[in-house]
Amino acid sequence: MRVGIVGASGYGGAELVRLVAAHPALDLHVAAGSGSAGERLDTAAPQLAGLPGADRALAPAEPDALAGCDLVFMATPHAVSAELGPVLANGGATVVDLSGAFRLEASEFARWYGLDHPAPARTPAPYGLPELFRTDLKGAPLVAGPGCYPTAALLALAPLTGLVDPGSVVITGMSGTSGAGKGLRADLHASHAMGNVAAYGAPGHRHTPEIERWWAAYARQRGVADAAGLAEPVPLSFTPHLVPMPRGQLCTVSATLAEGADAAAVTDAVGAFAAAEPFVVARQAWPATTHVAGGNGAHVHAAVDSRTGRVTAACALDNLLKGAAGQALQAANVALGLDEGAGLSPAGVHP
Ligand SMILES: NC(=O)C1=CN([C@@H]2O[C@H](COP(=O)(O)OP(=O)(O)OC[C@H]3O[C@@H](n4cnc5c(N)ncnc54)[C@H](OP(=O)(O)O)[C@@H]3O)[C@@H](O)[C@H]2O)C=CC1
Ligand SMILES: CC(=O)N[C@@H](CCC(=O)OP(=O)(O)O)C(=O)O
Repeated sequence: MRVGIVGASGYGGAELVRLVAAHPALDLHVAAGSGSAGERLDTAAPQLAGLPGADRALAPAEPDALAGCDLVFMATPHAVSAELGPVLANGGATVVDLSGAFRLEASEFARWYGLDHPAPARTPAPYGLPELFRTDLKGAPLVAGPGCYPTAALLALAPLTGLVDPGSVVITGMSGTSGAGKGLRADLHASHAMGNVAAYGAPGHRHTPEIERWWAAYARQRGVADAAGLAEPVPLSFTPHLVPMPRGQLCTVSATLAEGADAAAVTDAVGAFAAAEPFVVARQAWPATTHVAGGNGAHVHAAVDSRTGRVTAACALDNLLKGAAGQALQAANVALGLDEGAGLSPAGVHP
């Protein structure tokens, strides 16, 4: 199957090049970029040097250059994905987008991203979190890759559906600096970011409505939305933090136990959820980013504080793999009817 990767010169796209090279059914057909178009792929992304085809020149990110691709990953800014994704899907390719372009209804997208959507009929696209929406992804022409924080938050929250009061949910997110992409920004400057931890973007980070929307959609799909208090998306608090490491992501969720729920129910739900999933591991200890870096795994754990009646749940993942490129490949495998785990491993690289 011929694959195009738009944004192959960026962090997420280069990870996709690496993953596709090890996939049994996929071949890299086109690697495209913008400012780096015309440059060698292994010059723009030297970590790829030595892979077959890494010496090719990056193509421009245009439909003509991507003609003939059966599957296209878009690891591009949301404004680019919103324009180009539908054109490629209309041309017959399966498109898996890593940006926020297709995760929300067009009206919500305009509100949170400040942009009128050029293809509102394509929104929201099937949400590429196989653990929650596997059935919706089968045969999907265009998949909305989840944000990295929503992936970790939703994998921690999903088993708690019906066991916690949704209005009490407080999420603390922590991301390594690669979560912001390869562009230079003042708060990513080494003199500021190293030896520093700081919150940013709260309240009102654009991953907030994404977590709210898809948690409620998951509860509806399981037929428990009314009982879980999720008939509609419920506003929750989300605060991201930038931490001084290149990759890795952790979300910690705190919420009040619902009436009738207890610690055993929480442990059982988290264990059962993870046991059914090839890339989710229920740990008996608090997850750590260092154990998931380099793999497509998500480590989860939850505990109840009987003193406060609150649950704390956490999920750690690699923002560039389970939070972006790995998850996109997992979703593509499902969309195309391939083995969901093809080309992916839950194991991380440590230390
Ligand atoms: N980093 C992360 O942890 C996560 C990122 N995402 C999302 O994935 C997408 C890619 O992120 P990431 O890899 O980090 O970003 P990077 O900034 O590292 O890379 C962006 C890529 O997009 C290309 N690009 C930029 N502008 C254009 C344009 N106008 N037309 C075509 N291509 C363009 C760049 O090409 P060039 O360099 O040649 O100019 C580059 O290859 C973003 O939407 C991001 O929000 C989602 C989940 C997690
Ligand atoms: C550290 C950092 O800046 N992280 C990014 C999240 C990256 C991501 O998942 O982006 P999209 O939703 O745009 O795809 C942020 O907070 O905006």
